[in-house]
Amino acid sequence: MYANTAPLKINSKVSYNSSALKHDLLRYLLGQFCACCGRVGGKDTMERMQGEGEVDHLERPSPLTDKERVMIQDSWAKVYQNCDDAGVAILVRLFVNFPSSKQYFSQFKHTEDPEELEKSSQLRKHAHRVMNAINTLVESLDNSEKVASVLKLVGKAHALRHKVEPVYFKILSGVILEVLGEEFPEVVTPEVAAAWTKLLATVYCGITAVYEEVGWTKLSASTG
Ligand code: HEM
Repeated sequence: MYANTAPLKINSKVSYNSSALKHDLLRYLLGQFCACCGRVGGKDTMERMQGEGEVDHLERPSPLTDKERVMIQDSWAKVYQNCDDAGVAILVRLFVNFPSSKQYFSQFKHTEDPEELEKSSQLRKHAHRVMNAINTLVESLDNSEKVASVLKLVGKAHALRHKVEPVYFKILSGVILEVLGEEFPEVVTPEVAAAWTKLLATVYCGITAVYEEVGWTKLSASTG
């Protein structure tokens, strides 16, 4: 566990400005051919996926190299020192830029003002949980069983209890890359961002696998 010290003021409204990061993000969000099932992921609109309750596929990236693991752990140490501010900045960006993602949160689903969002205790609590889960993943990069068990817990809770469309996990990954690249430019270099892209894509693949395991398509189609 990394110490949570040295608070940093993070601006959740800064615009996106690194072309290398932008390239990674776009490649990630636009989707890639899925090696496991042969479908093309990411090209469907969010509306279509919501309507049909489908799980959007991405190619599972190659395993992280030792160098990539070290880059992720070193950069995360800096981010996690600013855990709460970074987490809130990421979630405010998600909810401002993708307002439909607020629908799952009873206490701020109708809030538009970023400053109000930033103060929401429900948002801040979720930010803390997201950052803690990422911290566990980063600490467990060499323990695939631990990674799988975290993804299973998160995937099951969001599919079955919170009924969150899986596409929001992909969108959140892009937002994480975006905000970290802006707020920690000296740490999140293009090479480091590329390692994070792989990790976040692996997390998304794990989450969508859990959604399918618990029958997300069937569930959504029958209730939609
Ligand atoms: C890396 C991504 C994420 C992680 C690690 C994460 C983690 C968590 C955890 C640990 C909880 C509390 C435990 C539970 O209820 O089972 C939670 C609750 C929740 N999550 Fe997430 N989450 C993530 C992404 C999302 C996304 C993308 C959404 C929707 C857009 C979302 C919506 C919710 C909601 C609605 C709750 C319940 C909130 C409440 O009761 O106040 N989560 N999340």
